Amino acid sequence: QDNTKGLKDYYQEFFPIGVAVNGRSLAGQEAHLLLQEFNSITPENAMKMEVIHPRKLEYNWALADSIVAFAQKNRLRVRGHTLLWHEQVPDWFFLDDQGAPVTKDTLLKRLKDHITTVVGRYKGKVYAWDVLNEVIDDNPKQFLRQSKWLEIAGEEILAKAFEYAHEVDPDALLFYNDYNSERPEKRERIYRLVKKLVDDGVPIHGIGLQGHWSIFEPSTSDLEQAIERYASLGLQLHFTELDVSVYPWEKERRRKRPGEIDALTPALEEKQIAQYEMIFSVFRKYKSHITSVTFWNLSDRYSWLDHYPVQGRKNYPLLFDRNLERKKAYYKVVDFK
Ligand SMILES: Oc1ccccc1CN[C@@H]1C=C[C@@H](O)[C@H](O)[C@H]1O
Repeated sequence: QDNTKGLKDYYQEFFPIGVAVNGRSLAGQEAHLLLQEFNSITPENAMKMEVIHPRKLEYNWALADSIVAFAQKNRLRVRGHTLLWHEQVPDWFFLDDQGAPVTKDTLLKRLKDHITTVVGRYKGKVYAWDVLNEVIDDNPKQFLRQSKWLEIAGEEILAKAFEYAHEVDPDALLFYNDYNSERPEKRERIYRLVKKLVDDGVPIHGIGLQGHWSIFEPSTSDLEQAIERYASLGLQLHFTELDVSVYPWEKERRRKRPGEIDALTPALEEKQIAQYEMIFSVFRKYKSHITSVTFWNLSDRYSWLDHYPVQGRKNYPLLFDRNLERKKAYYKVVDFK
């Protein structure tokens, strides 16, 4: 057992420090670093609908089971991700045996079966679930994202997802999860949705703020105002998918342009160090509202941002480099009075 203090030890008086995991994370060098630094994990993909329930009558438990078993063995918290999302959901959910769109009742029954089966299997092992992921539209003039879920079943499916999960595991903490949640225009729309769920008595316990940030955003004031606004709903806050991209946010996906520079220059790293220092200073300030902080991926060796939004452009968003060594930003995150 490595006796080096890790992020989880520096932050034990504040909140658990988590990381998104995939098959690679559970053995060898990556597992060693994970166990040294973190005390919470989120399956990056293993519990998404297209992975765990690829066909109507087929569940695929192997990877999710191995991740949960790893957590049990190492006494790590597990955040379940995610029960209703417009991405990484298989088409079969929305089609009847003749290939026509299903009715509202059929879709609600299928969602209930899915949630009951998945949440039921990990009852007592997964303490928190991202029940809804990203249902607020990207267009500031719209409210809810138009998806097949909403098209077929209407808004009530949102509350139902929470009710189905709560019915099968009343002890699980249930979250609404989204990104760009610090941008004032999106903050107010997330607030409006969550406030309605709370006012309607829906079993929701927290808000998941993904934290897919960059060296350009959020500002300190946007981050603090968002935390205060969401906390005013009386819910706990999880930062669920933290990374700090060294490039500005791009909405449209694209391929890397020939000759496009994707190096971590000293100038970019200095900006990233300052941003991580600000972020964790604010997190510590609001520790009474924040009950988990999870990074999305372990190290710069692999980040989902190497493929999104720009396919093939290397990113360097995390606290550990490609050799799994602590970056300068790490020391600014752990070195506080
Ligand atoms: O950054 C974004 C830009 C557009 C849409 C979604 C996102 C964030 N979407 C997240 C990122 C990676 C996935 O693995 C997570 O499940 C998802 O919650």
